[in-house]
Amino acid sequence: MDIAIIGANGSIGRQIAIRIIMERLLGATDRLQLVGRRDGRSAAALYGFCQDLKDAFSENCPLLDVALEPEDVVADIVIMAAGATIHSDQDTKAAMPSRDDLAIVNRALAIRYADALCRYGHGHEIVVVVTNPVEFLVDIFSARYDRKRVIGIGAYQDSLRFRREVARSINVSRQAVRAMAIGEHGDGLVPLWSSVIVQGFSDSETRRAIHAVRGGRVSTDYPGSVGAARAQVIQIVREGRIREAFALFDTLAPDVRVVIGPFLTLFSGAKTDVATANATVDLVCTIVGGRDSVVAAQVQLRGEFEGVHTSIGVPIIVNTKGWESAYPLSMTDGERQLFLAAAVRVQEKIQTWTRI
Ligand SMILES: NC(=O)c1ccc[n+]([C@@H]2O[C@H](COP(=O)([O-])OP(=O)(O)OC[C@H]3O[C@@H](n4cnc5c(N)ncnc54)[C@H](O)[C@@H]3O)[C@@H](O)[C@H]2O)c1
Repeated sequence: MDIAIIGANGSIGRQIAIRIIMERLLGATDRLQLVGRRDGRSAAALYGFCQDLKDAFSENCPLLDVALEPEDVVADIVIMAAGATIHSDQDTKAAMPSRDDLAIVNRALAIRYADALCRYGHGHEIVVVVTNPVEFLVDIFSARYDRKRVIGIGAYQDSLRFRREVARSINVSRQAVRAMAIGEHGDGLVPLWSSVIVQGFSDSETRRAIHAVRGGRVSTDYPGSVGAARAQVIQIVREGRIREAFALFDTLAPDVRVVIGPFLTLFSGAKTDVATANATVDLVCTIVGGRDSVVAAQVQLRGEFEGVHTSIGVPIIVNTKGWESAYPLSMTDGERQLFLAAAVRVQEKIQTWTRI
């Protein structure tokens, strides 16, 4: 198996390369292709990165290769992690640019790689999309390539965060919690409390534990709770009190922390590259694992889940051929309402960005 990382010199691309090698996902005769751009800094730096990886992991290193044109990408798994990203403005403490603004910048780049993949690829590649806005990039690749082989990691990562935050609130390990977060990777996130299963807990114990951390809040309260928490956190960060902001963060409800956590990390001056790379490599391991697995991830739907026709995070069954079908997970009425509202908003955004 060969893997290509587009944007391999970026924060996330580098972390993904390191994790792939450390996980021994590739054998000595498999190839890890590091893809950069000829007119950028990566044109030179990727050769140095190869050398550094060989120095660090010589015994476990797959074959390393540098590609600087979209036409030269050759792999079984293509990880799209290139493009503009969000950072926090240290003066105004605003997220710059917004996830939505990224669409305009990252669109042209995604089209170039998607077109080259269609033209020069072998047709069996699986594309794992990391670049934001992940729904839009999934849509761009799916419009040009086999959509059943295009999977975005946003909902996968949100689900890992949701599991961790639920586990933290009820004092068990993340491995003991199964749960999904679907919808938009951003403000249209839909945490599926109805999907929470805690290993070793009976149904009634799980219900009691959820009630204890959720209080009387219902799904339709969720967007309001996130908005209020974000305003509070931003205010404290603007006053330069980052430690207090993290202390407040710890008191928020677990599902609210899923959305506020990455923003707070950015405001602190750090990035979310380690967790994102971890989620990406985890998803790749699941895809290549050879078994049908149910995960939450962004795909382009044509009515397969709740009759929705757009690219959005949903439960899907993945295997070595990509995503076979949507998984028919049952939701509460409130969760369904949130999901359908998010789908309408995402569809409108994608239509607008496509026309620009
Ligand atoms: N899906 C998620 O959960 C998630 C989480 C965090 C970040 N992201 C997204 O991942 C992307 C990368 O983030 P980052 O922090 O690594 O950014 P970064 O700025 O550190 O790296 C981006 C890389 O893309 C490269 N690049 C730009 N244009 C290119 C081209 N035409 N060909 C090849 N490479 C090119 C740049 O040279 C740079 O190395 C962003 O879009 C970001 O929003 C996604």
